[in-house]
Amino acid sequence: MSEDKVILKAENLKKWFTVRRGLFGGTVEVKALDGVSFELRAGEAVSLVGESGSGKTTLGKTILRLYEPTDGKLVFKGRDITHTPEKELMWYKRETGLVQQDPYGAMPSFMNIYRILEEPLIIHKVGSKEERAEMVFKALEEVRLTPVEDFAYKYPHMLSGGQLQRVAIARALILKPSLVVADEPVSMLDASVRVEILTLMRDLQEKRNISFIYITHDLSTTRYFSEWIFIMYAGHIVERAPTKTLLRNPLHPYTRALLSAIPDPDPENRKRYREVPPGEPPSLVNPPPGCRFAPRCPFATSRCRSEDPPEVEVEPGHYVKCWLFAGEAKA
Ligand SMILES: Nc1ncnc2c1ncn2[C@@H]1O[C@H](COP(=O)(O)OP(=O)(O)OP(=O)(O)O)[C@@H](O)[C@H]1O
Repeated sequence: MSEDKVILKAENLKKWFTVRRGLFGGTVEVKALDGVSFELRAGEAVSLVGESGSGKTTLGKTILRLYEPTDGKLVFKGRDITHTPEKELMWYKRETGLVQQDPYGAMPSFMNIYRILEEPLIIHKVGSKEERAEMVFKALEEVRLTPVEDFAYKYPHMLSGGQLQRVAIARALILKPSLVVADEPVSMLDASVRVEILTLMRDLQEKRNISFIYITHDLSTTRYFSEWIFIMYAGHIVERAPTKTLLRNPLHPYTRALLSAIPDPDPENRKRYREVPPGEPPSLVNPPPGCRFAPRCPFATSRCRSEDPPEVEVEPGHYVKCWLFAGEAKA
């Protein structure tokens, strides 16, 4: 894939939160995102997978510049936006969109759907009143909330979770962004509508050539909805690869453990992915030296416990951050 398709580049990106310990205690740093590097290409979807607390939401919000990075570099379409002040980021807000997990929490309950969809257009001074009305109705049609007049004047509480998530998708796309983050967009919805919503997002993403970051706990849906998978563990991306490559050839012991949770019809695979390591993710205030997965890893050596592994490219586009694949640890 050519370099000119790259729209977003993260280099050693970090986001640490300063939190107070107790009433009279000092402060500590929660290293929620602790040095991740990757590229995102135009029109491609990435699934960001990892267990709770691994830093997925923090990465999504840092990418959207809802958080300012603590360190590292973030470049969008060739412009360094790492520390650009909020008031100079209006153009970036227009280029990006967010779909959150809880559609009810994400919508102002006092606005009707028409107003909710018109608001981003007003904020960004897009179109006349009539043109905006056309855009709002078209957006409702695109997310298949039809007849549009039936939905436009309802309030959020009058819609089902699935219908409201369609509104959230319409709102995220109404400014025609080139990058959208969807943070667990279906995990709070009824199982019966999840695939419908994911398929709708995928269709719109492909049709509009949007780059998409799909945050999920669920590896089993990723093969249908993304070109790439990034696996996060304790603030790091421990493995990233094209979706098919990663599912065919998972290398990091943590990825293999996650895949063991997917029911696999192939009995060979069922045997292969048995070794789910017990234990908890490490503290992000005092992460262990060396590889953060070492305390849970069945293959950990003394080096893994003392030195942070480099990220190596083991086959084209397939990166893994593990001493098992960095050469010397094999000995
Ligand atoms: N605003 C904040 N202030 C302090 N700590 C935070 C803040 N936001 C997140 N964290 C901490 O950063 C770590 C990563 O959180 P994050 O929400 O990014 O993980 P996640 O992988 O998205 O988890 P989940 O799947 O549960 O949403 C957690 O330890 C969390 O408690």
